Amino acid sequence: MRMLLIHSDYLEYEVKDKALKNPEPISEEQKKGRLDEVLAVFMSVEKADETNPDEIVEKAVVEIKDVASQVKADRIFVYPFAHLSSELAKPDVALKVLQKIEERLREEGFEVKRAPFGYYKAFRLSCKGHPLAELSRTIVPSGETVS
Ligand SMILES: NCC(=O)N[C@H]1[C@@H](O)[C@H](n2cnc3c(N)ncnc32)O[C@@H]1CO
Repeated sequence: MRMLLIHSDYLEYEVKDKALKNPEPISEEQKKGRLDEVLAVFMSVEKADETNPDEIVEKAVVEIKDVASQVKADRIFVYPFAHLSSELAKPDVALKVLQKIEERLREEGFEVKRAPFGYYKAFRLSCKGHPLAELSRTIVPSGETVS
């Protein structure tokens, strides 16, 4: 999994069009979303993650919690983003991983939103620009190597 973490004044999105034949079903309310004072986490779930999705979920939550505590963010925006890797996991696996990460972060006490999966979306982001405001992380299942 590849993650780009941006500590932001806000992130807002608007669904524009389907990017998959069968995108995640969403309500009218989910077509737009915004969080202020948020750690935006853009995530590409990768092929290698399919060998142990549960482990990837836990490793991602550890990394996100670590960065959130460093930048003192208690809101997280989980954002599916297929542009951080050339070896993407299948959509059905990727969606489950991102849904589980959302659920686990809520269990950890964060306010969490997740942008809809399988759509082209317009988004606006205001990066705070401090030294820890732009970070990336790569996570692999045990026994795999980072390519
Ligand atoms: N910017 C817009 C966009 O990325 N749209 C992506 C994601 O929402 C989602 N998606 C599909 N596969 C994956 C994956 N492996 N990891 C993350 N998201 C995925 O499906 C869309 C088309 O690839």
